[in-house]
Amino acid sequence: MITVENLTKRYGPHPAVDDVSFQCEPGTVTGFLGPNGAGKSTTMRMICGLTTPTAGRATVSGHPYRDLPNPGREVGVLLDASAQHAGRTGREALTLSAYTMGLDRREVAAKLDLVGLNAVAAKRRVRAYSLGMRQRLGLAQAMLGDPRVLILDEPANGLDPEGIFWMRGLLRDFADRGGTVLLSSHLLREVEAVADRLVVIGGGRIVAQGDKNELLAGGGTVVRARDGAALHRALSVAGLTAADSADGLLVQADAEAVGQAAADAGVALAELRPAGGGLEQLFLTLTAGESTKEAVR
Ligand SMILES: Nc1ncnc2c1ncn2[C@@H]1O[C@H](COP(=O)(O)OP(=O)(O)OP(=O)(O)O)[C@@H](O)[C@H]1O
Repeated sequence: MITVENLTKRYGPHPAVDDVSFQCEPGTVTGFLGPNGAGKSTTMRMICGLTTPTAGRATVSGHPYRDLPNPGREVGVLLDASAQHAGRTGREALTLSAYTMGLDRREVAAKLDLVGLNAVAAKRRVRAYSLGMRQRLGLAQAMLGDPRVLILDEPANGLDPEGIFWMRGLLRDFADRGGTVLLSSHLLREVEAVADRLVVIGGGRIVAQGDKNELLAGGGTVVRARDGAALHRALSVAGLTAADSADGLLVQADAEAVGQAAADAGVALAELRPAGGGLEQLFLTLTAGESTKEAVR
């Protein structure tokens, strides 16, 4: 569990993070989304005790990060995959961390295996690693102590499509086994594919948060049938408001309610989907202008 309460960070007059509150529950992946400079990294650094908040507080499993006796056993953190000692091999880096956390050395081999770094890669110095390999090593570091919580800042950066697919599976599996994941990204499709909940930040403030499917359904549902008149009647009988749109009918209800109304009337559907182009549209709408503001600051 991660709890963030009214976190604020000011650098000079302008707040980088402004009164941010959210919770990440066990068993879920929370996607932390926002344009560049929105305040994602600063929020994560405050959760991990690396940046002192101007106001507010954050806890991991009920404690401020700095009060955790052996933090790596409770929460795995990957904030910057490039910030690893370039002169050490991947295996050395993990072995040192294992000693620091008081872990059995066998964990090193297990985690190298888990993140797909083979024996040859493990013997190479980190300076020779691609960004994707550094992300994998960073994930191995984060998961080394078998923590219950993962905090990952843009972990998909540098991974190829296959790597992104792999990481999605790894995080899904971690959450399905009761883990808590907070994952930041500007890769909207990546977050849409793996997250259960979304926290969207723009200009340091939360602009939307909640269940991913509910947020996506917020813009209504587009529905289409070959027999448009029958569909109209079915929706009207169900008390749903429909309006013509370029690619079908736009209904102010979620897909389940629309599908049920059509099924009850025996109308075959040709299309049923959330309106507004998915998360990308939501993201762009909610954060409109924030990147521009950031650029001119
Ligand atoms: N140490 C610092 N000193 C001054 N300003 C800072 C500092 N760290 C962050 N900021 C500012 O705080 C704001 C939020 O930055 P932050 O790095 O948290 O955003 P972000 O959402 O993680 O963006 P990105 O994806 O580009 O890293 C930005 O305006 C940034 O310039």
